[in-house]
Amino acid sequence: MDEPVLLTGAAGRVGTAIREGIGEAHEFRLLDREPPTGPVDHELYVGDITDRELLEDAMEDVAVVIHLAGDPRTDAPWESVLRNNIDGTQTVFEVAVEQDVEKVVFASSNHAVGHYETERKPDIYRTEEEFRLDGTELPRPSNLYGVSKATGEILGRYYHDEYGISVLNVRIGNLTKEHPPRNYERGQAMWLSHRDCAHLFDRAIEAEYGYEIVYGISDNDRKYYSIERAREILAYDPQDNSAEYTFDGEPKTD
Ligand SMILES: NC(=O)C1=CN([C@@H]2O[C@H](COP(=O)(O)OP(=O)(O)OC[C@H]3O[C@@H](n4cnc5c(N)ncnc54)[C@H](O)[C@@H]3O)[C@@H](O)[C@H]2O)C=CC1
Ligand SMILES: O=C1O[C@H](COP(=O)(O)O)[C@@H](O)[C@H](O)[C@H]1O
Repeated sequence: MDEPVLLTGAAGRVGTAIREGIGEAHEFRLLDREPPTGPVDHELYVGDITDRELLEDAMEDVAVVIHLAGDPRTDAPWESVLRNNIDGTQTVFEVAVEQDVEKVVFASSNHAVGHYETERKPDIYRTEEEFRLDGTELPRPSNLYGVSKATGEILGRYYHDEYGISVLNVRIGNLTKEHPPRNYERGQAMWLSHRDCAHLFDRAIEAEYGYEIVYGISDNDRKYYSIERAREILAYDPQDNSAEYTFDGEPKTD
């Protein structure tokens, strides 16, 4: 991608995985209300995603927005998700359309569909493909944070249908660096390694799509989410698998 790519929430965990993995591959512009720690090799916009003027400046001549900024806490209160995740995301889409951005990649979450797991425990994190969520199911949020992520997906649906902007919703699982979440079955089933995260968002920048929902997890043997749609439309080719680690997160030696 030769044109600039705007990364909102660039200072956070997902933003850091993307910057460290593919920072040199694209002309990134970074936006966050807290500047990243350490050296910044990209144009930086410090401020809030509800600030329309800031977004207008940051999105000028931008082809792709990767929208990560928001409150990621699963117990975040309504006031915070309403402001940061819903109002902020609506502002991002509104300005993206106004500035003729081609694609918005939205950081959605497993918590948009977390309540599918309430009735299926405890054997759902399995190796067989008998039943897996694949992105065609309706949202079943597990908390108000999940409600805000499902709402972000619906905002994208509207802006795509009304204005034709390409929208990819990535229902991210559980990002951790170097090893899967320790002693946490759910986290291991939905592990997203840093390497696979950077590759997935690289594919999201490059691929062509209309409106899509995919799951953002590594190629874990035991999983509840299908990654087939991500393979199909993005050519996502994950390299990591939580089965290669012990339950407490050490690499298996045999
Ligand atoms: N880390 C994970 O495993 C998962 C993350 N996600 C989503 O990915 C996105 C990024 O998550 P993380 O990097 O883990 O969170 P994080 O908290 O590490 O990073 C979020 C960044 O967004 C910024 N931010 C928050 N509200 C803002 C606002 N109103 N204006 C400007 N900047 C704002 C924060 O300063 C922070 O640097 C979030 O939308 C989260 O919901 C979804 C599923 C799993
Ligand atoms: O959306 C998110 O999901 C992950 C995984 O959820 P968990 O409830 O199994 O821990 C979470 O770690 C992350 O903070 C959140 O933004």
